Amino acid sequence: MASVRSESTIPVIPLEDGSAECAKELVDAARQWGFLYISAGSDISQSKIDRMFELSKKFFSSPREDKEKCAISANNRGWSSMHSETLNPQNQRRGDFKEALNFGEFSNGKAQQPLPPSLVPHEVELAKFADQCHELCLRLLRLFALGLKIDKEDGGEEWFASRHDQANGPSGSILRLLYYPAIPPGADYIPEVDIRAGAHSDYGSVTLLFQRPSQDGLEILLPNGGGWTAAPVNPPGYEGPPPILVNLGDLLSYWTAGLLRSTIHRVIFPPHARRGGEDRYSMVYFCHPVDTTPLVPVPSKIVQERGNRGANETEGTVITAAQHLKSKLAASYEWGK
Ligand SMILES: O=C(O)CCC(=O)C(=O)O
Ligand SMILES: [Fe+2]
Repeated sequence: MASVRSESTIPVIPLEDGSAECAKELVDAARQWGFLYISAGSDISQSKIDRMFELSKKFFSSPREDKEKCAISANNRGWSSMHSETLNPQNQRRGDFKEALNFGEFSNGKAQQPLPPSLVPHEVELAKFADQCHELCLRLLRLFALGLKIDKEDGGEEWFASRHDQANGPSGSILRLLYYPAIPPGADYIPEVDIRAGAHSDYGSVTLLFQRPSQDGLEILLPNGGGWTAAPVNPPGYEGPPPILVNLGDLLSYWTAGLLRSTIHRVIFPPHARRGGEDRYSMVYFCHPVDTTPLVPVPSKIVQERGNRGANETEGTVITAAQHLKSKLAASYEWGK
């Protein structure tokens, strides 16, 4: 099926057939934009997504003392309060105007961290959703391997996916619920300066983003000085429930010697909304390889032909996925410093 596409908007790609053509479109989108929408072919139903947003609302409207019971710690799991994360510390007067709840990997339907009281009854549902997100990422990773023409003898379509197999050990994968409240009048807020999520790139391999109708605000930084452009919840001409937005993180970009783009993005207070914005909810799944995965060069001619595959080798050592993530986290949380 042909994708909806124009030169000036983030591509919208259906995954249904999983063909080589689809794989090529994904790789092209990842090279040019680092972002793409999946219009069809995800096994995650809309009712499941809606249900997760219900649970998210339930959590964020629960009492602060309950949230504090699962405050974020050095393992990157738990609740982070308003302004506690600063994604772009050099350029922000105040921390991000958001709250977030990070779930690390679940194991056999069980969370590996304290859950807030509001979500304890929903542990299995949350675990299932995280699993479905991971499955979708594995599908994308198989298509990337196909699109990068990794030979069968080298692992073929499984080259990335096998390194993200959760049966092989823990990883930094995170399911994150996000809440960007409207800012009440009188709050310490400067519309021209303050931001919901500061400019950053993601840290992992593949990120899935779930958004709500009409809760816009995400922007991506175009390459070559192209400036900021909106990544709308619904791409132009796209009717119906919002498609899942996919972007690539620093690790996959590093792994592919910069061939696949890890695009800087941010979340702003929508300029047309009233002062302080409306509430925005979003959900993100950050997919990471198994911690012990060595980030060796990808056996793809397309990657190697770039001529700078040494991006993985400049230090003379091969780092693991866990080491890569640790260096990224240290930069954005106080506790990581
Ligand atoms: O809420 C969003 O739309 C984006 C969040 C994001 O980029 C992140 O948490 O890394
Ligand atoms: Fe992000």
